[in-house]
Order: sequence, then structure tokens, then C-alpha cells
Amino acid sequence: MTMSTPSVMGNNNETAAIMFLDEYNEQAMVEYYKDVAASWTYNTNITDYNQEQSVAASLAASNFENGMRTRALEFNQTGFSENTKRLLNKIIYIGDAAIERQEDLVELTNLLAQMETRYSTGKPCKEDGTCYSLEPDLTRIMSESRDYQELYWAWDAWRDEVGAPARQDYARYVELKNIGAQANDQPDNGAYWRSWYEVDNLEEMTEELYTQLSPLYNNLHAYVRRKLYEVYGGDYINLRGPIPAHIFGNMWAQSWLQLLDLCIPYPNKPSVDITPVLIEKGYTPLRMFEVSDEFFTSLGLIAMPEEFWNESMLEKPNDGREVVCHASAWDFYNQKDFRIKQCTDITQTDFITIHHEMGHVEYYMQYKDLPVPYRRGANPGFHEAVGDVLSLSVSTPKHLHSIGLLNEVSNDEEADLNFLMSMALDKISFLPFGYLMDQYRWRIFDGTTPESKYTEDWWKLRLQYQGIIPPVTRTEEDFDPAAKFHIPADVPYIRYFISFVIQFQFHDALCKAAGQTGPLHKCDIYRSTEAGTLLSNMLKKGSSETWPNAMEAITGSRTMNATALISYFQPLITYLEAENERNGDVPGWPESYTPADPNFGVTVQPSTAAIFLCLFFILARIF
Ligand SMILES: CC(=O)N[C@@H](CC(=O)O)C(=O)NC[C@H](CC1(C(=O)N[C@@H](Cc2ccc(O)cc2)C(=O)O)CCCC1)C(=O)O
Ligand SMILES: [Zn+2]
Repeated sequence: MTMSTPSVMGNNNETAAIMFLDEYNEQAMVEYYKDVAASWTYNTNITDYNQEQSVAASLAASNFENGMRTRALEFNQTGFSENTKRLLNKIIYIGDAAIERQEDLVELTNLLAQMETRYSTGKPCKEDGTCYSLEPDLTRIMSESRDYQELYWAWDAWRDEVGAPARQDYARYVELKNIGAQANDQPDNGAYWRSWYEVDNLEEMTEELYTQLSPLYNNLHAYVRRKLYEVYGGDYINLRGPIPAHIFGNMWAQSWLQLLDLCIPYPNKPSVDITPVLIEKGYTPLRMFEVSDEFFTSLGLIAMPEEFWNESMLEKPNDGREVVCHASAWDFYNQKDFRIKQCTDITQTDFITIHHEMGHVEYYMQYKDLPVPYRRGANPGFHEAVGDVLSLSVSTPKHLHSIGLLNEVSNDEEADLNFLMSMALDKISFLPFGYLMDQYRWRIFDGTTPESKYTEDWWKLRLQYQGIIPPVTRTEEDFDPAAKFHIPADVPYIRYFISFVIQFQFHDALCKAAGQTGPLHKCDIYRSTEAGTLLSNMLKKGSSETWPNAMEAITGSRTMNATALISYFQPLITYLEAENERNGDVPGWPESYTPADPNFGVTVQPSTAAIFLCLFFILARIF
């Protein structure tokens, strides 16, 4: 294996290195465009042919990267400028493409395509033959149903369809990813993924953040557990135990916004849910995107270009095409083609997702003229935070009312708590999930979690951090993690946990720049070009500098910290503590709890009952 450390005997001529970097940049735009275009074609029309074409294009891009890595390694970087060294190292440490053996790279590329296709085409069916897509069918059941058994069916059927069948592929994927990591001088793939943050203590940093935030989560968990107890009763909910995973209104229990009607502190106040208004006013996906784009341009940020509106896929096609519905934003690396692919449903959740995806595109456009290796977030968490920061302003009742998405708002403490509850059900509920997804995978990659414990260790983390349990006992025949897009799609996840923390730091800084002085949760930076400039100056840096520099450019601080998040939610924290106290609910889940059998209390089908009765009488006659 060629060591990746640049050779000390190599070419020490920096002018030659800079010429190489220029050549790399021109060729990379051509090669990456072809790769992204083939991937886009597959994602927006899943066929065997398009999958093969996408695999071929991905291999071609990997071979390009591998060839360029070899050339970058020939330079002796001693005495080179920091910038030249940074660019060369981003061409050397390229991830999977550094895999030595071509057959390993081909196997991994095919495995990734196969896992993504299985997830994206998964459609469990009922005995009566009706089949259900994840989006929108199962998503709608999970968010709207309050029937314990129906929710259980959707939750279990999805995992049977795309979870267990992925287990074997995943075990092989882990081996190949670790081979790739070693080719990047990393001990395992978790270490390689963490290396993107350019700190040597990312695990301690995220653990420290989670320790600060877990009391807030545990208080919300205890409050919601009480509300679910009032709906489902003591047969299903133990007030001092964990909560069954399928009744949170979300397939992965990662967002509890759909439980707002159960959790709203003051139900007689005007609603803060815009879904009914979006429908009532006849909003289309296109209209939702235009409203989002207008918020970005109101800050002086770059508008979505013509190509974006012509080439994006803003809703699920109705021509029978299979598509990857999981929303995503795309940079075609040609400095002018940027797209979003989303199976947009007319809901509040999807309106927020639109801002999230548009935040990615804004970042792509702000750094489009940088050298290709710098066209990334300052760290992956930064890329995830951009859209969500703007959503923190858009989501305020004042803003939603001003753009006609709420018919009325009241401006008092009770209305504030209703709003903060809706934000907590989305943001606070997510924190343990955002944290555990890569805790789980880091341990698989470093060998702590062997294949024989894939299920056991997953549900240990889900219990430890989220305080949830499966509605039915799981075994090592299952593989529930693969029922979450990012696992079969090979997409790291700690970036989202980090984003949910730093987006409040950014929000705080942008609000100050916008001259907003009230409580953070009421701030709306709409039309503030001062805030927009502060943000775009950071976005323009891409990954040309380490992220503490980018953090400092916006917030003045060089660290990620949870202070802004906690101060944003402070009024709600006080409310939750008082409510839990009043109800005698203790945050946490000290009692273990065997999940009620989901078939518990299910009415036995009449036909089955008849058979039992006949048998009974026959036997009675004999004896
Ligand atoms: C070509 C490509 O892959 N491009 C990347 C972008 C890039 O890397 O340049 C990309 O588009 N990734 C897709 C992914 C989609 C979403 C997601 O997966 N979100 C997480 C966590 C979460 C949940 C709630 C929330 O408010 C924010 C985040 C989940 O749903 O679990 C779906 C809904 C929102 C974001 C994304 O946009 O991050
Ligand atoms: Zn994102």
C-alpha cells in the first residue's frame, strides 16, 4: 500500500505544485460534473440502466481522483504555503477512491447502489394487496394515525422491507469502508469521517454538548410521555419507563412535531401549524420554493438561478418513474448548475425542509468560484446549519403571519410557549437521535460492535439516549438501522447533531447583526442585509479555512457550544420543569419495560374465532 504521507524526496517546486492544482481544478469540474449528472439521472429515474450508468460514472470519478492523488503525493510539501499544502492534502485524503484494489472499489460502489435502491424502492404491502411507499404513504400514517396497531404495522412493515434484508450487505460495506479508511491513513472509517472536523477530540466535544443538552431532552421526554399515556393508557405507556418507538408521529422517532396537538400548552390560542393554511390557500410545491427563495434574497443572498427552476425536481413525478424521494440538494461543480430533488408534500415539515435544502444551494453558490477542494462546508455541520438558521426566523408566528401562512397570532407568554413547544418537538427531540446515529456506526467501524450485536447495540443506544424501546422484541435477524436513509446511503450523521447546536449560535449572531434585541426565539432577520452579509462572508470561505475561523467570523467565538440553544428555549425549560413537577413525572426512564405485544388486545378475526369455537365443541363432545 502506498503510504499517503507526501514523499520527502519529491518535487519541492511550489510553482509546479500550483500548476498541478490549476490542472486538477479544470479536470475535476469536468469529471465531477459527469459523476453528479449520472447520479442525478439515476436518483430521478431509478432503472437498472441508470443505476449501472451511475456506478460507472462513480468509478470513473474515483479513478480520476486516485490518479490525481498519486500525482499530489509526488510533491515534497516542505516550505510550501499553508494554502498549497491544504489543497494538496484535500486531493490526497479523498476517501473511498483511495482504495488500492479495483475489485474492492467496484464491489463497494455496486453495494452502495444496491443498498440505496433497496431503500428508495421499498414498498411494503398489506395482505389485501395495497402497497405503501415511505413518502408519502407511510410518512402520512406515522404522522396522522393514533391507532397503536396501525402505527405498529407501518413501523414494522418498513423495517421488514428495507431493514433486515440490508444486514448482510451492510456487514460487507463495513469491511470495504474500513479498507478505504486505511488507504487514507485512518484506523477505521469512523476515524476517517471524524477527520473532516480537523480536531482530535470530536467524540469528547459532541459528548460534552450532549451532556449539557440531555436534561432539556429528558424533561421534554417526561412531558410527552405523560401526554402519550393520556392517549394510549397504562397498557402501553409506563410513566417511569421508556416509550414505544412507533407512536411519536415519525418513522424514526427523531422529530415529534406531529404530536403538537397533544402537547400544546394552551390549546385555545391561535394555531402555529401552517399545514392547514398551506392547503387552504392552495399552495403548490413551486409556490413553497418561491416563498423560501424570497426569504434568502431579502437578506441580499443569491437567488436560485434559472437552471435551478428549470432542472430541479420539486415534487414526486406522477408518470410512474421510481425516484429517490429523500430530499437532497445538488452541486454540479460547473459553477452554474444547482438543483433540489424533493417529493414535496404540502406540509409545514416540507416547507422547513425546502429552506434546509435551499441553504445547501446557497452555500454551493457562495463558494462556486473557489478551487474544487474548497467547495465544501467549513465542516459538514456548517453545511447542514445554513438553511435551518433561516428557518428559525421563518418559523416565528410573527413572520408566518406576515407572509399569510398563519391567519392570526397573539403576542403573549402563552402563545410564546405554544410556539416554543412546536420548536422543541422538532429540535430538542432530534438531539439524542442526531447524537447516537454515528455513535452507533463509529463503534461498528472500530470493531466494538461486531455483526453479532448490530441489533443489540442499536437498541441499547436508542434506550440510553432517546428513552425509547421497540414496540416488539427485536432479534439479530432484524437490522433496524438500515430503515433510516443515511445508513444504507452511506451518509454520516453527526453533522446534523452539530448543526442543531451551532444553528442557534448563528441565529444569535445574525439577530444581533440585524439589530434584533428581544428574546432569541422571537427574532426574525427577514430583510436584514446586515445579517445576510455576515452569513455570506462566512459561506464564501467554503472549506478554505478550518471551521473555528469560520465560526469566529460569524459569532466571534471559536467553539461550538449549546448556550444559545439553551437560552432560546429557556422559557419552555421552566414550563416543562414545572409541569413535570406538577404531574409528579420524573425525567428519565429508570424502570425497564417489556414492550406490550402489539397484538395485545387486537380483536381476533371472526373466522379464526369460529374455528376455535368449533374445535372447542368437538373436543367437548369427545371428552
Ligand atoms: C447530493 C446530496 O446528498 N446532497 C446533500 C447536501 C450536501 O451534502 O451538500 C443532501 O442534500 N443530503 C440530503 C439531506 C436531506 C434531509 C435529511 O436527511 N435530514 C436528516 C436530519 C435532519 C432532520 C430535520 C432537519 O430539519 C434537518 C436535518 C434526516 O432527515 O434524518 C431530509 C430533510 C432535511 C435534510 C440533507 O439535506 O442534509
Ligand atoms: Zn442537509
